[in-house]
Amino acid sequence: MASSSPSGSGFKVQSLMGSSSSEGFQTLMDYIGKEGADIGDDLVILLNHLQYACKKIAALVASPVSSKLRQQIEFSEFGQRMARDKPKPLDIVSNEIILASLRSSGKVAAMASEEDDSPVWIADNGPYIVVTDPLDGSRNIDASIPTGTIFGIYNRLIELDHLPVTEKALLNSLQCGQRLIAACYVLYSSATILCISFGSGTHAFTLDRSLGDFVLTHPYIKIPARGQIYSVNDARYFDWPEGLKQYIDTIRQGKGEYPKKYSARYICSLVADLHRTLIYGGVAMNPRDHLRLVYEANPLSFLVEQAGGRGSDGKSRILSIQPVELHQRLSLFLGSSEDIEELESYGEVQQKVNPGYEV
Ligand SMILES: O=P(O)(O)OC[C@H]1O[C@](O)(COP(=O)(O)O)[C@@H](O)[C@@H]1O
Repeated sequence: MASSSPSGSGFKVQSLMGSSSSEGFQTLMDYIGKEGADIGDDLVILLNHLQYACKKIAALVASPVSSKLRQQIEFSEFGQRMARDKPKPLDIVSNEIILASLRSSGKVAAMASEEDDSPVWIADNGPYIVVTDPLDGSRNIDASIPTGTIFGIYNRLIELDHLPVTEKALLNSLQCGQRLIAACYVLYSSATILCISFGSGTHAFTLDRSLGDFVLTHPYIKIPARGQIYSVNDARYFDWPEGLKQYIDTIRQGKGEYPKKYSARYICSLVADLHRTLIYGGVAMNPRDHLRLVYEANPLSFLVEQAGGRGSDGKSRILSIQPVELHQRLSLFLGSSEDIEELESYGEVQQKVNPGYEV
C-alpha cells in the first residue's frame, strides 16, 4: 500500500539508501528504499529508525546485561518480589529505545505503548502514529525463551489536529485496525526475524549478524489454509467455555474437519507462537481477555491477513473492532483461514473466567 510523502523528496532519500545487496540477498533497506515496496520517503525513514531500534533490543535481550537488569528490579529495596504484572526492566528499556528512535526519525506525531498509561505526543507535524508492544513475552527472558517487538503504523488523522494534545493523542491511537498502513513484529530467537507488511503481502527478513543487515528470506509468506498444530495454554482447560473445550477435544482426536490428530505447541510468547503458526499453519490462541487489541491483536492480525490467514476474537474479525480503550484486552485467535473458521463454528470460544493466574 503506498503512503503519501508530505516531504515530496522521494527520489533523493530513497537513492541514499544504497543499492548494494549483501551476499545475494536483498536488504530491508534496499527493499523498502527502492527495489520492492513503494511506500514513500517518510515511511522509509521511520522504518530505518525502527529497524535500528530493534537491532539494539536484539542485542540487549541476548546480552548478559539483561539478566543483571532484571535482578536489580525484581527485588525492591525492601526485598519484596515485584508482582507478576509489573513492568520488567527490559520492557522499560525497550520502550525507551523505541521512543528515542521515533523521536529521532522526526516522522511520528504520537506513540502509544503497552508500557505507558497514555500515548506520548512527539511532534505536531509527524505524519505517523505508532502503536507498540516494545518487548512481548518478557516474562520468559530469564530462561532465554524467544521474545518479540510488535508495532503498527497509522497515518496521523489531520482532522483531529485542532484538538488538545491529550485528546488527539488518544483518538489517533484508537484507530480501527483496518486503517493500519503497516505492521511489523521482530522475533528475538535463534534468529532475529523482522516480519512486515505494508498491505501487499507479508515478508520476513532475517538479521545477518555478520553484516548487521536484515535480509529478505521469506517474501510473500503464505500461511497454509489448514494446519495441524494448535497453540494454547491448555492448563486453563477447566476455565474454558464448552465450545472451546469441544473444539480442542475434537481436533486432538483427529475428528474435526481435517481428519488427522493435531499436535500442541505453546511457547507462551506471542510473537514466537505466531511466527511458527505463519510458517506451519494451524491456530495460535489466547482465549482469555489478556492480549491487547491496540498493541498486539491489530498489528498481528494485519500481518496474518496479509499472509492469507485470519485474526478473530472468536466471533468477529479483529481488524473491524473499533477500540474504545487504549489498553483494551480481548480473546485472540490467529491462524490458518480454515482452522479459524472451524473454531468459530463451535459457538462460545471466549474464556470469560479470568482469575489472575500465578504463572
Ligand atoms: O498466561 P497466558 O494466558 O498463557 O498468556 C501468555 C501470553 O501473555 C504474553 O506473555 C503477554 O503478556 P504480558 O503482556 O503480560 O507480558 C504473551 O507473550 C503470551 O502469549
